[in-house]
Amino acid sequence: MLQVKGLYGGYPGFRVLENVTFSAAPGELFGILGPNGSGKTTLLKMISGLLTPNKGEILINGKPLQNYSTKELAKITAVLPQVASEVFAYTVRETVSLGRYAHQRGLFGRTDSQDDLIIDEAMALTGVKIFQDKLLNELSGGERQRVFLAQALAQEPKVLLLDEPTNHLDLSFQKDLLDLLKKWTLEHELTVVSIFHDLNLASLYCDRLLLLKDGQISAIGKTDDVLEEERIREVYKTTLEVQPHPKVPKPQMILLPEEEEVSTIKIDESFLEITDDFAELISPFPLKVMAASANGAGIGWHSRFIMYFSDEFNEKESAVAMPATNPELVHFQTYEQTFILASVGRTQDVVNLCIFVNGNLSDEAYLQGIIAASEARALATGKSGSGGIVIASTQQGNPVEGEMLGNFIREGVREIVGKLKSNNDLV
Ligand SMILES: Nc1ncnc2c1ncn2[C@@H]1O[C@H](COP(=O)(O)OP(=O)(O)OP(=O)(O)O)[C@@H](O)[C@H]1O
Repeated sequence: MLQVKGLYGGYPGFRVLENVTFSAAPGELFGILGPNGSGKTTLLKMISGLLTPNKGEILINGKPLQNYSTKELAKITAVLPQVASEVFAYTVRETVSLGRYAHQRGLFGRTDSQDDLIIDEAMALTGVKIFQDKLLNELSGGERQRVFLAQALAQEPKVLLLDEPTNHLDLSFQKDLLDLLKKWTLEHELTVVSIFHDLNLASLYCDRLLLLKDGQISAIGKTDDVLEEERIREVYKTTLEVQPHPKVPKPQMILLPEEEEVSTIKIDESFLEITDDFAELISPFPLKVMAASANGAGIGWHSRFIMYFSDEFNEKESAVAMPATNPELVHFQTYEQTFILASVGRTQDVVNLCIFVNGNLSDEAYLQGIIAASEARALATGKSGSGGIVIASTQQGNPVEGEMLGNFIREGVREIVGKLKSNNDLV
């Protein structure tokens, strides 16, 4: 168990940390976040004993840090610095073996067979065993980072301190290293305190987070509570959105680039072409789409929307597409903020709807739009009805409220299905 209580301190004449308190338990991966210069490395240096606080306490297993001898401390804590600056002419195996140093007895400590087993396990887990005889200065930055992690793990510490462990690593090694760390942390009841710059990785892998701002705690707790949109915007002074991860219940930060100039183009019939084979709308820019029962169903960005009359038509795969009957049974209408394209499907009780919105929709508005379209279609056709429903929005300009969108859609769908019905008595 690591406890940090009321920590103050920094460098001569320059105070960095102010009243930092937290604890991290065995088996826990605890993340430290904060903008550049917020004091993350300073905090890690104090926990590893490199820097003495002006005030406050650091305890490992209930014992104050200063009461440990250097060798005792080297046995129970391991540090993986941000960039290993000195790269001596050691082999990979020799470097990892240094992790066992604090465990060796006698004047000329040598590794025994137990040490060798641990060294082999640490090298195998971090994927560095294949180049164990290579010299460290012959490795890439990412490979070296994994060697130093192997060294830290071989040390079998109780507390592992990491400064940006995924620095230099490519995407797959970032994931492999953190998966491995998570597993090792639980299996070996290790306490891991790690600095992260990548908030999304921290969200995926950490049990709890500490967010520093100007040397003080801005937030501490579960990932969901710390990675709150307004707080992250304020602390990092940037524009972003917090969205749920698509597969696991963890928040993810989506950076928003500076907005390009809002387009004044409105999606309407001028982008629509109707031939004997298809009715196709090509938008001059990608639209955000939520679609059901169509090629390209789900959520995504698309520019081409097709209702095709013949299965021979083979361009449909690269677009949001739905099968329809013939050009006579296609209708469209421009409304204030929407453009609705509708067709009778292959069986004549089916009506397809493509609803284009010139505005900015929230997720909720998309759902309300789909519900409104489905209800209005069922009412207008008198059947519970099926067929595709597509809502495609420019995501530019003013937000369109879900309820208002629902009303537009209900009115439009009623009118258009009415027209289709008058042309086709089977609907
Ligand atoms: N050796 C030093 N002497 C004096 N001031 C220092 C020293 N090291 C860091 N600082 C200052 O202390 C503050 C905190 O630095 P620290 O390295 O802890 O930040 P950090 O959150 O780790 O930043 P980064 O994300 O950029 O790594 C900064 O203002 C920095 O300029």
